[in-house]
Amino acid sequence: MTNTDFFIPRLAIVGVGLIGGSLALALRQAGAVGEVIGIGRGLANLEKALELGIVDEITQDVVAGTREADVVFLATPVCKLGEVAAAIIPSLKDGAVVTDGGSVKASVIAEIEPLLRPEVSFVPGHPIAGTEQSGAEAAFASLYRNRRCILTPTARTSGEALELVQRMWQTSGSEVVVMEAEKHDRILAAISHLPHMVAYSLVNAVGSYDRYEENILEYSAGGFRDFTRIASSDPSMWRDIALTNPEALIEMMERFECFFAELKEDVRSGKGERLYEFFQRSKELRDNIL
Ligand SMILES: NC(=O)C1=CN([C@@H]2O[C@H](COP(=O)(O)OP(=O)(O)OC[C@H]3O[C@@H](n4cnc5c(N)ncnc54)[C@H](O)[C@@H]3O)[C@@H](O)[C@H]2O)C=CC1
Ligand SMILES: O=C(O)C(=O)Cc1ccc(O)cc1
Repeated sequence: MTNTDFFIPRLAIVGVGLIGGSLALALRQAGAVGEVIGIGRGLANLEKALELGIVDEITQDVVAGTREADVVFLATPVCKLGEVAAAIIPSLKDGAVVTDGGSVKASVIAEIEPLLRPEVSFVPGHPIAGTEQSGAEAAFASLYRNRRCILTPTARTSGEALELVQRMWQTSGSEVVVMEAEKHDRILAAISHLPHMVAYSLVNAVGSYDRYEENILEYSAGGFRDFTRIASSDPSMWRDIALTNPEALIEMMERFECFFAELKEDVRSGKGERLYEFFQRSKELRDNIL
């Protein structure tokens, strides 16, 4: 049943994990998609996607699976996006639209744009929604509801393709924001990539503390668990993000180091008033995003 006038007859999802699988489910639920082809490397994950009704067909052959698609959604780890695009672009049908969900944009554009041919459009994108889980089993239809999706078109992105991808994400429940790739990479370095680096560092710092002969992580209460949930995210995904957005990430890591160093100094010298002001300012900022 179609409850929207937006419709993609044939959608190919390359990488049927949390992000690719959730898009397929959201579009299916909206009645906005005909056939969904799931393409991946791991057969077990593809079979799971088929069993869960995320996709209609599966194949490990990325060229065959995308050849007839109207829209191709690339949802592999960031460092694989260029390789997949290089394999599929020569055989895509004329008028096909390629888009992606990678967490970093400038490096992905630099890799994919030179591979394009005039009949194939590319719309770089990034849904700002996710969890620490991965794989087809982690996918769910409401992941993108009331979330934002950032699109970072370039001078070469066709207006028609941009509009189609915009409508695709709106149909999945997201508010679409359009911005330049460099701005995207800096904002995401601050709001997403830095917090993951801090969470990974915190777990390592505490988990390797060996003054007592026991695993002190077992004493963790709500605060530690809430704060470090994202340290359970897929290590290879975060390796790729760190490798492809180093400049913006380092800038934010240095900014964080400055704040942390100042905080340490105030703790060392017992500056209660400064500590209070720091915590109060932080509380106000945090309370405002709830
Ligand atoms: N996990 C999250 O919360 C978010 C992730 N992203 C981005 O979305 C993309 C996908 O992430 P997830 O869905 O979380 O990962 P995932 O691990 O759940 O899914 C990725 C899928 O791609 C497949 N794959 C890997 N290499 C491949 C290749 N060369 N050809 C075909 N398939 C391949 C894997 O087998 C896996 O099934 C990444 O680029 C990530 O940066 C974006 C927003 C949120
Ligand atoms: O698990 C969480 O809360 C996340 O922060 C998920 C996430 C991971 C990567 C992205 O590029 C966007 C969102």
